[in-house]
Amino acid sequence: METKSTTQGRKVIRVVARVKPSTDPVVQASAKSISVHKPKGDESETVSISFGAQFAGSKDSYKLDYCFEESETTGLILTKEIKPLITSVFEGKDANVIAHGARCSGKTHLIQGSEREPGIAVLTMAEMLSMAEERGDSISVSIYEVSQETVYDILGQEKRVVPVKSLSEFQNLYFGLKKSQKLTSDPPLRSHRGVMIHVTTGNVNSGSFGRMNFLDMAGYEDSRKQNSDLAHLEITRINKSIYALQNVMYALNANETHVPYRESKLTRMLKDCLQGGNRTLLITCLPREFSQDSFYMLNLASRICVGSNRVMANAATKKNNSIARSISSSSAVQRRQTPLVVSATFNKKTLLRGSVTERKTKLNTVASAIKGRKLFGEANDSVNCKNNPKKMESKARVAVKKEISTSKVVLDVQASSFEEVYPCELEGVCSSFIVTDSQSSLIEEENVDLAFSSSTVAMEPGYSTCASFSSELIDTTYTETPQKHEERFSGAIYCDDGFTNKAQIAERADNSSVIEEDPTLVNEGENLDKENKSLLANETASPPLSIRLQELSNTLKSICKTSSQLSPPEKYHTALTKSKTEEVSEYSDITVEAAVSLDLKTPERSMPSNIGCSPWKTFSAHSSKLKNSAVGEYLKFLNTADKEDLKKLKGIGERRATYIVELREESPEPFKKLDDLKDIGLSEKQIKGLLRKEIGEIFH
Ligand SMILES: Nc1ncnc2c1ncn2[C@@H]1O[C@H](COP(=O)(O)OP(=O)(O)OP(=O)(O)O)[C@@H](O)[C@H]1O
Repeated sequence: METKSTTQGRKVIRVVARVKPSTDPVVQASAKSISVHKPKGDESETVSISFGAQFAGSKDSYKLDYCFEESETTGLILTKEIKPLITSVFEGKDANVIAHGARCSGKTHLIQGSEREPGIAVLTMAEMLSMAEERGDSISVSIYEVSQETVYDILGQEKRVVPVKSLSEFQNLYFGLKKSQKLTSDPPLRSHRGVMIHVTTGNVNSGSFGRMNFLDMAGYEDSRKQNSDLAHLEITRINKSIYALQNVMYALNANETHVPYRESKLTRMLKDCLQGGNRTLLITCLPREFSQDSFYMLNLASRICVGSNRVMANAATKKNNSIARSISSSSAVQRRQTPLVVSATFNKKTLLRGSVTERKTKLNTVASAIKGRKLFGEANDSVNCKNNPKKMESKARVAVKKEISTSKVVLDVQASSFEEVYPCELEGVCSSFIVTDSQSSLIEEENVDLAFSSSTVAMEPGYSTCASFSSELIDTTYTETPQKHEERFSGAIYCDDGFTNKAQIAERADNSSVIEEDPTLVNEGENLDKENKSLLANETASPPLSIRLQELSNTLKSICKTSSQLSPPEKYHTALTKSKTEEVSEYSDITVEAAVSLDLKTPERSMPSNIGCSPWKTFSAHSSKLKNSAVGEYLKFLNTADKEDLKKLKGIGERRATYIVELREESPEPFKKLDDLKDIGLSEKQIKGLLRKEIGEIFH
């Protein structure tokens, strides 16, 4: 079966390199010059790129789908790589050609070129114009720029998509920008520049058909460089958006269930073009005189490329094993999705040791979107796996022991590449567990080993871990230290924040339009953190409650009163009802404790039909109904209250209230279940805490 990361046998993201020639003949012969190995010449399915010099964390060589060397012309790139994309655009699909690389690596030269030496966007336009003419279709163009998390429509608000009838018309628009686009009111910041060619069936007004998007990304530069001419903040923001797009491409190629489009304005804006099987050509521009910055870009490109190989390799495994599971089980994102339950019976390879009590310890493996996706981190996992499986095992064990003190489960995890079984032991007693967010933050702090342990723990019943482990082992030689990894990704690690894609057009001094602007975006992770912290720390604060919740409290109080006069009948004193009894006492302490701690699933709102046969059952049914109602009311409040009222809720500050209101503009009822609160940056634990406080407050 075809995987999501391929369309008609072709990869969704194809990753190639383009070598920029050196003007200095000495450099070409120097140790830092790169060399390309094409096992089957131009027909090679993959090529290896290596360089004489060693860089921090470098391997001997990096695999890409292809590499265009200096001798290969831009025309060849058009024929070999872009023409198939043009065909798909005329079939109604979108396609992307993205050039990334270090600063001055030749991205603009490749995409835009010069009037004398046109780049691939211009050559493609010529091709598309002639195809459109033959078919009676129309071509129009829009040009955008993303600078410091702000999207500008360069052609202006009036004419964002401009019809183009001839190549010279296009060139006038495209190259004319150089003179007009520099914005007098803004500092000359670096930006990502994109040209979107729209194909329209019939005349221009009949709607866009397919789009070809050329993106010339701002150059990557290590933010720790001392001698940079750019401000640190500017570099960090640029790098953050570069990582964000790379993360998206990685997730698409690795066929992950969650693609982090929300990590930056750029990725949010390009979501439509990138998703749904639309094809992308990622071109890594490499100057022949190699640098550390180029190495990072090549490394990431290679990981995106290898990511898709992993998926395909896994697809074969899946076929053999008839396990229809995605490789992304190992991804942090998937780990965070649902509380995954490991039961004692799910798999022969999974054993349960120790006594199992009626009480199920619930721990939750949620890893936040902020820190969940770590390209380097995965590489580090691999290093640990291959180099020292035993060490990996023990680290996994120690890590989990540290965090989970109340459960004892032994998982036998089979790593097919090792052909060994590595048990991961957790202390305590439980028949199932779900690891919560608090654990996941510890996991993140502990870096890769702990992240690995969580992925081990978070297996779903029936999962074969062979696939995820072996997949991680393909790339094994990455040696960047965890600390470095953190530094490097400090810009990339980012909150999946619930921002909307709503375009806000604002005028700019030079008549270009600001499509989206949020200068505070770079701080939003911090702001959310602040909100999170105040939510966790501000135990005593008591913002006003919604009236509806107050009404509910009265009903709940009256029921509690009644229940205190009842004692559960003798026949219920079984192991099972013992825990129920515990729950009753919990209810009478902080009545809502149980209501919100049992399960994060929004409970069914219907009343059990067979209530009334005993006071105990009646009480349980009423409690459950109240719990449902309280949760329902809370969600209703989130779906309807205005921003000021929303801010009165605990844990909802200015920023989250804004997100909520924005989400409601996208969908009238965005909060249908408690899990939906994750869209505003809340973790599972925070959601529980939030409800517990809000509803518990009514008893004060
Ligand atoms: N294939 C090539 N052949 C000859 N010269 C090239 C080639 N690629 C780039 N150059 C030259 O190298 C210089 C830098 O190229 P370019 O401006 O395209 O880099 P860039 O990666 O877009 O830079 P930035 O990171 O600043 O956006 C330019 O002077 C350009 O003419």
